[in-house]
Amino acid sequence: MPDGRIAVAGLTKQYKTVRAVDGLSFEVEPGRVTGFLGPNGAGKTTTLRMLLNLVRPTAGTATIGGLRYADLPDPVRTVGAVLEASAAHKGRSARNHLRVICRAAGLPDRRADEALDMVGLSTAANRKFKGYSLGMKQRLGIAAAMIGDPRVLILDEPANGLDPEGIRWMRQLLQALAAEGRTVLVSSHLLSEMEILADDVIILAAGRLITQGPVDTVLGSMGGAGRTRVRTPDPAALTAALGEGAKVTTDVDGDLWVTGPDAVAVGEAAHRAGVVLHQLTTERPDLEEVFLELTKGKADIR
Ligand SMILES: Nc1ncnc2c1ncn2[C@@H]1O[C@H](COP(=O)(O)OP(=O)(O)OP(=O)(O)O)[C@@H](O)[C@H]1O
Repeated sequence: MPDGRIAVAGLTKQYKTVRAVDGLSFEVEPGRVTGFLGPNGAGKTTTLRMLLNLVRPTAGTATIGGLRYADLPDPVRTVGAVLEASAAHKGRSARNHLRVICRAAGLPDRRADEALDMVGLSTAANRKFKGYSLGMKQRLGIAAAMIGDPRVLILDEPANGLDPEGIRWMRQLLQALAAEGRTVLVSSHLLSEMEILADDVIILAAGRLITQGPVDTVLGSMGGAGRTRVRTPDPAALTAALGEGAKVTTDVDGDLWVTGPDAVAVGEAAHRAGVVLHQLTTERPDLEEVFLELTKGKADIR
C-alpha cells in the first residue's frame, strides 16, 4: 500500500495558447491539512486533475505514495477526491447513489451508510438528490470521496456553497481526518478560511509556485508586516524609549501601532524606561495580505 505523500515535480500543462501549469514542484505531507491557494486561473484545478489522471501533463510528474494515479493498485482505497459539487442521478437517493459507487468499487453496501454518517447526511439518506441544497451536495461529494476509507483526500474548493455552520463542520472534519494520519489537500481562494484550516500552504500564481511551507512560516516570512498594538498612559515616553528603529503611529483611540521591534522588545523597552503599559498585542499579518503581496502582478502574466 503506497504511503499518502503527494509529490509534484516539474509539472507542466500547456493548452494551445495557455500554459496553465508551469514547472510546478511541491510535496504534500500526510497527517496535515495543506491549503492549495492561488488567484483565479492560477492552475489549481488543472494541477489537481493531473494528480487524478484526468488531464495528461505536458511534462513532469504528479505522484501519490510514489505512484502515478494510473499505476495505483487500489485507487478508491488510496485517494478520494471532490472536484466539484457532486453530481448524482436526480431521482436517486443519497444512499442509493453511494451504494452504486460501492458496488462499482467492490465495497460492501454498509460503507454507504458509514460515509453518510460521517458527513451528517444520515437523516437525509433516503431523500432524492434533486431536492439537495448545494451544501448537501458538497457533503455527499465528501461521502463519495471517503467511501473507500482512503488515506489521501483531495478537494477542490469544498467550502463553496456552504453556510458558516457548514464551513465550521468542514473544517473540523478535514482536521480530524488529517489527525488520523491522512493527507488532506484542499484548494481554495478563501484565504481567511485557509489561515484557520490549513497547517501548510502552497501558493501559486500563473501556473508557478510562489511559496510553500507551514502557515506560520509563510506568515513569518512576511514578519515585517506584523505590528504591535500598545496602550499606555504615556505614549511620548514610550515612543522615546523605543528609539529610532521603531516606526510608531497613533490611531483614533490613542493606541500606538509599532512596527520594527516585536512585542517582547516593546515590553522590555517600556520596563527599562519605567513606562506603564495597559495593553500589548501582536497583530499578525493575515494570510490575505501575505497572499496579495506574494501574488501581486503575477496573476495576469498569461
Ligand atoms: N481545457 C482547457 N483548455 C484550455 N485552457 C484551459 C483548460 N482548462 C484550464 N484552462 C486554462 O488554464 C488556466 C488555469 O486554469 P485552472 O482552472 O487550473 O485554474 P484555477 O486556479 O483552478 O482557477 P479557479 O480558481 O478560477 O478555478 C486558466 O487560464 C484556464 O483558462
